[in-house]
Amino acid sequence: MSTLMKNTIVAKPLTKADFAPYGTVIEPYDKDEQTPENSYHINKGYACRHHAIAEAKLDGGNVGMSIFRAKKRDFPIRLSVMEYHPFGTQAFFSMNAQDYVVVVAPAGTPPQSADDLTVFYAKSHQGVQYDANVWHHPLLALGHDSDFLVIDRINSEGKNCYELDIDGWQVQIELAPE
Ligand SMILES: NC(=O)N[C@@H](O)C(=O)O
Ligand code: NI
Repeated sequence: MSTLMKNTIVAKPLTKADFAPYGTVIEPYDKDEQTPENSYHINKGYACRHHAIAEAKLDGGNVGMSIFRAKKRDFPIRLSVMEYHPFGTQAFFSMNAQDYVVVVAPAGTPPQSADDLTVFYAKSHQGVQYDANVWHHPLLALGHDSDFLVIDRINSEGKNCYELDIDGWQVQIELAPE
């Protein structure tokens, strides 16, 4: 029986609709989302291209691909910082079939308390892309130390990462019971 601290947020399943205010969930189009323009066979039928699920958006600079060799987070996961990137989107994909946790708050006014945060449980097959300026916690990898492909703005002028220390909020994450 987990005793929920006063500042405990339970992670909810990551869905495209619930994540839409913060960015894009990158997973294949659902059957009812598919159109001839966005899902079509290529490579002599050996692949189906789910086209342009998300678009990396930048204000100057280039799109870069990096790998985060992430250390797993131990429970209870304690949130420490929220940040945003004004000059571009940032996308994450698990490279080792590892689930992870996404913590977000709307772009703009800095979050003031745990009540302003939304926590999602991301399955390993789901990528996420944060829109520019969306507040998010740095990567929270679960299970094992693992690699994540990160697509974001590089070779760029200007400070592209603003942080807000929330360690003092003593917020911890619980995963919804199975
Ligand atoms: N700082 C950095 O490269 N990573 C963060 O932006 C993050 O969202 O993990
Ligand atoms: Ni970031």
